[in-house]
Order: sequence, then structure tokens, then C-alpha cells
Amino acid sequence: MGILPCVKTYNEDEYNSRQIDREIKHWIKSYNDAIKLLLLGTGESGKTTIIKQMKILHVQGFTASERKEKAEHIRHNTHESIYDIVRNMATLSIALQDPKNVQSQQYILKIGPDGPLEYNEDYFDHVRNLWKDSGVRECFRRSNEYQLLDSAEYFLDRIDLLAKSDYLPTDADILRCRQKTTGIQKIEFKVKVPKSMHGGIQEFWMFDVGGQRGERKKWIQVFEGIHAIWFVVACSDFDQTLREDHTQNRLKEALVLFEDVWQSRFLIEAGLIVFLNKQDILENKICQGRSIAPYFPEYRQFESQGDEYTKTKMFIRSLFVDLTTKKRERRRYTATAEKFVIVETSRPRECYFHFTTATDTDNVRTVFRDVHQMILTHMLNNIGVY
Ligand SMILES: Nc1nc2c(ncn2[C@@H]2O[C@H](COP(=O)(O)OP(=O)(O)OP(=O)(O)O)[C@@H](O)[C@H]2O)c(=O)[nH]1
Ligand SMILES: [Mg+2]
Repeated sequence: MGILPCVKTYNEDEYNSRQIDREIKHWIKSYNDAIKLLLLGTGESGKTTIIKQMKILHVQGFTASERKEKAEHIRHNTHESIYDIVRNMATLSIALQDPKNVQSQQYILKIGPDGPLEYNEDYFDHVRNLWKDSGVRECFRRSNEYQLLDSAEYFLDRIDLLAKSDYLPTDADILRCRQKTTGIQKIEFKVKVPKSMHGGIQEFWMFDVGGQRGERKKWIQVFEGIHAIWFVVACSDFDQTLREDHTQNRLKEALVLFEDVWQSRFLIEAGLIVFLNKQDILENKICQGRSIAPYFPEYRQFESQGDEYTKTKMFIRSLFVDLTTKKRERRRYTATAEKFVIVETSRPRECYFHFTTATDTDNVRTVFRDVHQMILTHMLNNIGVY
């Protein structure tokens, strides 16, 4: 009599232990599976720049032929920049400081937005003349009133380098280069897991999509099986309008888009990390005396410690945090009432925030390390290791 329960217990233990073995195998398999990350955000927020950083940090960087190809894009970015500045001088009623530069202005305008057939010495001389002109600089300073690439100043300041026939861009130049993403891109890479987190190698798949309005309908194709969304916001956009809709403020568009992503039932299982990006440009703007208050009047009531830049970045973060505290709404059909009703789902969900400068490799390295650690802790938590 005394033996039977004991035998039974032994069998149960054996069964349980086999079951646990199976589960552990499954956990380890899913732990070793690639972590799938999806970068989302409006156009020009910095998604592709983060992908480039992953290539620099975790793949082998850029080959000589890739750099050569980028040199052409960079020259084109530079042309687009000077063309957009001089084209907008008339609209903003800004005159050239030196009337002799009219010839250079006409030369650039005549070329048109697509750039010259050949980037020759003559071309670069005209760009140099214009970039030295204080009227051109004044129009550049007012670039929030029209559409201008964020890297305009960076490349125009380096015009002598770009003019060299053997110019090969550095990593920093490539990170500043702008090419709009169309379609869906994927980068795969492996990262060592720290010993403190059980060691081994973790594979990542990172998906990049185009952020302009016309591109967003393609996003849903990559929602399946995503572990975490990195939502990228260009914080410096607060005084700019969208390229695709000149009536919409860029930061307000980012807030609307973020709310859509946060509320999306397709992304309910994915972790959400917000990259409050372009901190370098934001700080610069604030130091130059620009304020977010005319675009977001509630800023005047916002209370925060620190200087104006710190206050602005904390305010922008608070705008996103507020959206995460709203209850998620879902429409459900009720047969009795024969209509759809809004039901609130209140499943707790975390959202993490990081202030970033995507063009700064050290900054992205640190942020990626933190985010990786967080994802691992989250996964290990889920399988009960911690
Ligand atoms: N100064 C600065 N420039 C940045 C930063 N992040 C991105 N940029 C620049 O902003 C421009 C746009 O960045 P992208 O990475 O192409 O933006 P995106 O989100 O991929 O844009 P789409 O492909 O249109 O969705 C590029 O010229 C980048 O170099 C940043 O933190 N600081
Ligand atoms: Mg892109």
C-alpha cells in the first residue's frame, strides 16, 4: 500500500521531467531563433540610417564598390541641397549678397533637380560661390519653411572633398547620405550574447520599410512574427511640414502614426521601443533660439527641470507617453444590439524610450546594447529563467 503512491509519484515525476525537457528544448529553439525587429516611422525619421549602423557594427561595413556607388548619391544629395536652397530664395524674398553670384544661381537652376550630366570643376566652382554667399546662408537658415535634406550643410561644407575625382565616402558620409526607401529591405546579423545572459550567439533580422505615406500600405506584409518594433521619430521635425503634404506638421504626423501602430491589433504581441531621434539637430535648433511652442502651444504649460533643450526633448517624449496610457479600443459586433460597439482592451503593455542620434555610431552601439539586453531579459523572463 505504501509503495503504490510512491511509484505513481515517480511515474508522474518522470512524465513531468520529460515534459519539461521537451519544453526546454522548445524554449531553447525559440531562444536561438532570429529576433525579428521592424523599423517603423515617418519618412526621413532615420530608419535606414539605423540599418546602416547595424551594417557598420555587426556586418562587415561597406565595401569599396558600395562606397563608390554612395559617392554618386552624395554628389546628388549635394546638388539637391543647393538647388532647393537657391530655388526657394525668390519665394522667401531673399536676395543674393553678392550680385556676381546671380550667374551661379542661374547655372544651378538651369540644371534642374536631377543634377548635371557631369560633376566637373565648373559645376563645383558655382556651388562654392553660392555656399559662401550670406543670402544663400540666410535661406538655408529658414529651411524649415520649405523642404531641404537634413544633411545639406554637412555635404555643402565638404564640397572640396566631394569635388575630388577619387572621392570615396567615409562611414560618416554614408550615414549622412539620403536615399528614400521604397519597398521592404532586410538585414541579417549575429550578435554575441553576454556570458551574464547565458552566452551564445543571437541572430537578428531587421526589416526596413519606407515611411512616406505612399509606402505605408506595404507595412502589413512584414507584421507577422515580429518580436519588437523600433519606432523612429525625428524630434527636430517639430517646425517642418511633410514632403508629401505641405499642410501637415511632421511631428504631428509621427504622433498620429505612432498611435496607429500602438493600437494595431496586428502588432499587439510585439514589444515597442521608441527612438526619439535626431537629438543633435534638435539641440542645435533650440540653441539657435527656435521653440516648439508655436507648433505645440501646450508646451507653455509643460513643466520640466533643466535647460530649454532638455525641456523640449522631455516634452516630446511626454507626447508619446500620453498616447501609450490611452486604453486600446477595438470594435466588436454584438448580435443582441445588432451593431458594432467600441470595447476597450486594457492588457498592460510596456513601451520603452531612447533619445538617439542615428548618425552617431557610438550612440547607436550603446542603445543597441541596452535594447538587446532588454529583449533577452524579456525572453528569459518569459521562459522562466529569471
Ligand atoms: N544629423 C542627423 N541626421 C540624421 C539622423 N538620423 C537620420 N539622419 C539623416 O536624415 C536623413 C534621412 O534618414 P533616413 O535613414 O534615410 O530616413 P528613413 O526613415 O529611412 O526615411 P524613409 O526611407 O523615407 O522612410 C539622412 O540624410 C540621414 O543621414 C540624426 O540623428 N542626426
Ligand atoms: Mg529609409
